[in-house]
Amino acid sequence: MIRAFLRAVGPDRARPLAAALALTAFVSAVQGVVFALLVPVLERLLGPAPGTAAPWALALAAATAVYAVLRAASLYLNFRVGGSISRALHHRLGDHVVRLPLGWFTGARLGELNRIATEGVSRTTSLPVHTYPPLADAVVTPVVAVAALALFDWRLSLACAAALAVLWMVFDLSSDAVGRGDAARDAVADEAADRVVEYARAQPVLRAFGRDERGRTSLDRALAAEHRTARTLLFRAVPALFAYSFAVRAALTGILAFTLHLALGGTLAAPTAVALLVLAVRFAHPLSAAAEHGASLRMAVNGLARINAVLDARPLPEPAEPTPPRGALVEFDAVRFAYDGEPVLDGLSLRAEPGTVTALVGPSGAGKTTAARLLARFHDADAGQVRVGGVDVRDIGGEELSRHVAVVFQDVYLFDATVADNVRVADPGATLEDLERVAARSGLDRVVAELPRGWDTRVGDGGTSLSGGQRQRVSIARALLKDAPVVVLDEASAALDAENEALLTATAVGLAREGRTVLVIAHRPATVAAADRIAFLDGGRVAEEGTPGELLALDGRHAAHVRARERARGWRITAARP
Ligand SMILES: Nc1ncnc2c1ncn2[C@@H]1O[C@H](COP(=O)(O)OP(=O)(O)OP(=O)(O)O)[C@@H](O)[C@H]1O
Repeated sequence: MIRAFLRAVGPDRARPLAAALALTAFVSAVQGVVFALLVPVLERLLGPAPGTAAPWALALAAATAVYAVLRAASLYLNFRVGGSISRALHHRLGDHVVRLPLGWFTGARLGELNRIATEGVSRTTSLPVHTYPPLADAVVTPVVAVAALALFDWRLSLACAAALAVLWMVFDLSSDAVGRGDAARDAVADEAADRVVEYARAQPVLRAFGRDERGRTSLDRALAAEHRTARTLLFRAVPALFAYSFAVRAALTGILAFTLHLALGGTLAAPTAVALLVLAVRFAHPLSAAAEHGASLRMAVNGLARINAVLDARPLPEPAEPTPPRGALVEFDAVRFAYDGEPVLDGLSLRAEPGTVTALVGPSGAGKTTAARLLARFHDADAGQVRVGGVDVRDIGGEELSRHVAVVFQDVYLFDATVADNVRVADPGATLEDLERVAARSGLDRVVAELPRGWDTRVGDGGTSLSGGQRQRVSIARALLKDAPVVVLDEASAALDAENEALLTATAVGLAREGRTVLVIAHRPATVAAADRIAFLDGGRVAEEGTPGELLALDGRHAAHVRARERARGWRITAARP
């Protein structure tokens, strides 16, 4: 546990944390000495010569004073370390995730990250303050006291050591049962949280299709699973905690009986027996409380494992000496790529020249978006090369690649800030003139003119106060402001109005005429027709390639795909009529 803890907080915080934990254990050991000193003091006080207790009583008073000072220092240190660990864990997680490949950020991972950053971190930071000290008291103090007891009576010391060993085993088993149940509950709680968010997000779809009851099936299933695992955890935890508590009482009864047996047999003086009984009873509480803290410890250990799993996720390797791209030529050379063993790109080869628009078309799931993600290095290809300006994207270096390639994805994310701030993400130093220049080209100027506070209008969480088309214009304006030589536009597959559709096509062509390499993941006939070249992807490779005219004349798969789309559009129009 301690190793996982030190690893999670990182090298900078590991030393103060280790010092705080070591001091806490030392304080518990001093407490063991204090308890052990009770034996000679009581033994002498209750014996025939109470005056001989004075030196032991002095030693006890001194040890108690040392203990009190150290305990206060340790508490202070633990609180300080606990607070700084919370900040350190958030920083470490934040610093680490920004280096992870964008392909790492799936919906499920984001939900898990949210729970780790809140519940996982808070459980972990309470460890040095609330969990570790009572556990050290329950483990270190009895061990030291039992070792010191050997100085007074080795038989009792041995009996207590055996009782502690049995208790340790029961403790381990019981907290292990709680820990396993908690890990299972964590997994289903993640699933349930994801389903709740999905259910809330899907409301427009569910209401439009009148499926509000059936739409809850997956949510109900996830909540039922969470309820079941919570119940299992309860059924496991209660007997486990009860078994441990029973074991503590049984062990103490055994020690009391053994002490009485020795005293009645005449091999242990009565005052010593009384002193030992006081000592044994003194341990009942911390030992019983250990079970509860052991369970919290296991839960915190689960939280630590999840934190360390995120920190162990490897960023894509950066080149030791980055090579800047020489131009804006984009090449895919026999690229293979699989998501979790599921092949998506299977020998994709493609060339997109500067000054041209290349439309990536093909059936859904053909791998068009995946190809764009490899170009922006969300993931690395499993085989083959993706090159920009003749240089493998793996050799360009993250920052340089990001300067060279601008991507406008369908799922545009806007920050809860002003329109101006959202466009300035591409260039924080951009002036208002710069913003107006890119706004004029992306059609954002018309959006800004209609907004109540113009550029200073806040867009809401995730840009919710803007329409899909307006959000896409902000995103295109960002890409223009970035002034990258390679631009990838992922055309929205959802319906766009005619104005937005025409705007996207015009932007793509305009960018290409300025000498940029433009790749469009195209869904609309107008965009495809405006492209200089078309690459028709199917089964993870280019099945047909050529100019729009060439491919239509070929009357092959692309032409069939276009006809099928036209038919589908025709059906939609017919179906929409009353
Ligand atoms: N993050 C992911 N994890 C696992 N599989 C994925 C992931 N993203 C996409 N896929 C799968 O990879 C395949 C190709 O997806 P991709 O989005 O590249 O296709 P596409 O041609 O862009 O499709 P569309 O036109 O529908 O957007 C699909 O089968 C998809 O389910």
